[in-house]
Amino acid sequence: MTDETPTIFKGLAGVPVDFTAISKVNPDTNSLLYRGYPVQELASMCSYEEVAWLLWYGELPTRAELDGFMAEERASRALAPNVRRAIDDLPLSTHPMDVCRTAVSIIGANDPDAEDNAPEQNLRKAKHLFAQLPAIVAYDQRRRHGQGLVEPRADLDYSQNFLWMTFGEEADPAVVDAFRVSLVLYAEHSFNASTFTARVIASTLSDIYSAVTGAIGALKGPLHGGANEAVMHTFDEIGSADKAEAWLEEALARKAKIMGFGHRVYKNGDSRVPTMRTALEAMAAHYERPDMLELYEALETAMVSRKNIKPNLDYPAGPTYHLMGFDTETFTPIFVAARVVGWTAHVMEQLASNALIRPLSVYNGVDQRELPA
Ligand SMILES: CC(=O)SCCNC(=O)CCNC(=O)[C@H](O)C(C)(C)COP(=O)(O)OP(=O)(O)OC[C@H]1O[C@@H](n2cnc3c(N)ncnc32)[C@H](O)[C@@H]1OP(=O)(O)O
Ligand SMILES: O=C([O-])CC(=O)C(=O)O
Repeated sequence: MTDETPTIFKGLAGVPVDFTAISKVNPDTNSLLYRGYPVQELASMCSYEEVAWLLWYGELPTRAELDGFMAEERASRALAPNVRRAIDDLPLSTHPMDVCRTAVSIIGANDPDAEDNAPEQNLRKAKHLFAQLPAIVAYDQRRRHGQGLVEPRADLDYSQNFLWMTFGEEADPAVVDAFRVSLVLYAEHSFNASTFTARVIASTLSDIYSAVTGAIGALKGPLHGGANEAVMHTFDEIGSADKAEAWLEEALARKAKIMGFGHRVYKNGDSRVPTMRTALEAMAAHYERPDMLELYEALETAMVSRKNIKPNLDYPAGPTYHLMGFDTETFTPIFVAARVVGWTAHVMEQLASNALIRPLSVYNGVDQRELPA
């Protein structure tokens, strides 16, 4: 290494790469704003449909705009026959994130205007993906249980219908509310790895379906969205609260990363965790599962006292989805259904002021040399 070697910011940690007006993640105040509104207030007062509109358009919808959007969303929920066939053709062992990725690809292939990046076209596509993802996620969980597709119901809102299509029965209002809160909290988080992936793809002037497909791939990993699924595997492995401390000691001794803890930006706790934890508490009470909350608290207490590393949103979200009856493998696809709003908003923001994203690398391989004769 010479003095001229540029500083490398591994993982782009701490490097601002562009402006965004969509959300503000503030680790100093442990806060998160969507278009200026605190996420906790949106989670307590708004439907997921309203939050989606806010993230795309920058303002909350008027009553007439919301009514129009809800009617459009309800009319676009059913899967096209070739999307359904493609899901049916996938092995039952296919990871549900791969099912989502494949289904989004086919939805893109069905769109004759897939390559048209005009803002009104991309808004239309964003709304279509928003309406379609619950059917994909719900149907995939059902087919893994040997159950048939449940048709969407236009008299139910987005969150009610998602649960209806998954379980084939109307969910209790308390469950619908906890689910809606999780979607609002998961909808957007600035330049996280999957959103950045979507922006990189958009920056080449590729299409929005390709950007979302790539983002799904990035979200799948356990260091990002895949952590909500991994948290549940951890809970299954530990079994009960009294075993949490010993389990953690052993896991840390083998230098394992404890899933659902830590964050690249928040170092003093994730702004969304208190709200999601309240939703988990409500579900633990609703399903009479205090043991789940006890295990949650025991592992958190042990991790904070041992490493001073706090939980991220995936930590309370995983057990909440488990209590609702979702398969563990379905947790990250639910994150897809929520985050598709943030991804598509970022694709549109990227295109509105585009520059090809292409950083530099510093070569550290062998010097130029002659080919062997
Ligand atoms: C919605 C989301 O995507 S939120 C993130 C979901 N991901 C997870 O929950 C996976 C578990 N967490 C992690 O792997 C990390 O905390 C990340 C990837 C989220 C953030 O990582 P980074 O900002 O790169 O922090 P980094 O990995 O450098 O950690 C700093 C130190 O804390 C430790 N650390 C951070 N998170 C954890 C964890 N979950 N378990 C154990 N140790 C941890 C690291 O080992 C490292 O220690 P060292 O300095 O002794 O080597
Ligand atoms: O911001 C991040 O790096 C990860 C995260 O919490 C999210 O995407 O919600």
